[in-house]
Amino acid sequence: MGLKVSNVNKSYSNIPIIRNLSMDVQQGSIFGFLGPNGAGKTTTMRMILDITRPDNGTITWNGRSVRAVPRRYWGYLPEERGLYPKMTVEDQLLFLARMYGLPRKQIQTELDEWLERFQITSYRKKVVSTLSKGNQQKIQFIATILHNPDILIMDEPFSGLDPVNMLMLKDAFLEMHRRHKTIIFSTHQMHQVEELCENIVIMNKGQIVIQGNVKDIKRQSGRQLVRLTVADDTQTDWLDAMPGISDVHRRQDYIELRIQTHVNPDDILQAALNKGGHVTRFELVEPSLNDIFVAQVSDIAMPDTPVPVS
Ligand SMILES: Nc1ncnc2c1ncn2[C@@H]1O[C@H](COP(=O)(O)OP(=O)(O)OP(=O)(O)O)[C@@H](O)[C@H]1O
Repeated sequence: MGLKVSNVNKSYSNIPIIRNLSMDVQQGSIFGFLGPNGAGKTTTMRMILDITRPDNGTITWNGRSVRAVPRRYWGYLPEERGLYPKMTVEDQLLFLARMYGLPRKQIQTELDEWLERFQITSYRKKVVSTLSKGNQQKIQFIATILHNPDILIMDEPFSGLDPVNMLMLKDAFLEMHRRHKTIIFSTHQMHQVEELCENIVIMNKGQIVIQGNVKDIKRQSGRQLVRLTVADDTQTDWLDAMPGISDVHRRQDYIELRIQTHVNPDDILQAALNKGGHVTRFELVEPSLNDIFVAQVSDIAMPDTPVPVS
């Protein structure tokens, strides 16, 4: 159950923008949608929301075409923010939520809670254009969720937020997750994805280059690093010649090296001990999502086979 995108293509003026895109998003999950500028994230989101129609392929929510899913099920935070600058915060939010036919009293209670949570209660009678960019973004987030939608689609919700507001928004994501909402969001902030998402898609030039579970993707990336610290008098020249090892860097406190997937890290530790060295640290470090993203989208060859699209 959840969102299913199957074999979707989209062209503008005969230029393919989205090519044979298929992905599944489990209901109730937080799903990260990544890709460089122009990869096709916004276009895909707009097709999921049925704002733009695919040329072919299908998109369903719990088995039903998204075209048939009532608007109140969706909450959309668009990349180009869509608030009315001359309206007050309260009037704006009540107006937007009431378009879904919700009773004013119910909205008001929920609204009070969110304004409090985001520490912007004192701005409720203020005109939106007088608020800072970060506070406007928080208002936009509230506008996205106030009608209690099941699926939240958010285009770069973290952009332009300071670290404190980012934390607030992250907490809000987790609150929506506790309420069993499905959250799909695009971002260029990899650390947010690592902290929030179980599953991701990375797109490049309209195609998916990686998709799956974040932990599996990291494990299978073939970019495992080893950090090794040995006593000062220990020989380490042999590391540079060892097969399956690359990028040996001697840092201040440790030596960092990259091992290919077929190399057993135990063999490196054993080799270090065999050289009569005194090993004080031996650590396997997974690549960050940022490393994987950069390697994939900048067409840098990975040391081993890239993660296949599953
Ligand atoms: N209505 C349109 N007409 C023509 N081309 C379009 C249209 N909408 C999007 N595109 C093109 O489709 C490509 C993908 O754009 P899209 O906005 O989906 O990328 P994105 O991944 O969201 O990028 P960003 O991270 O910069 O927001 C771009 O080359 C863009 O110029």
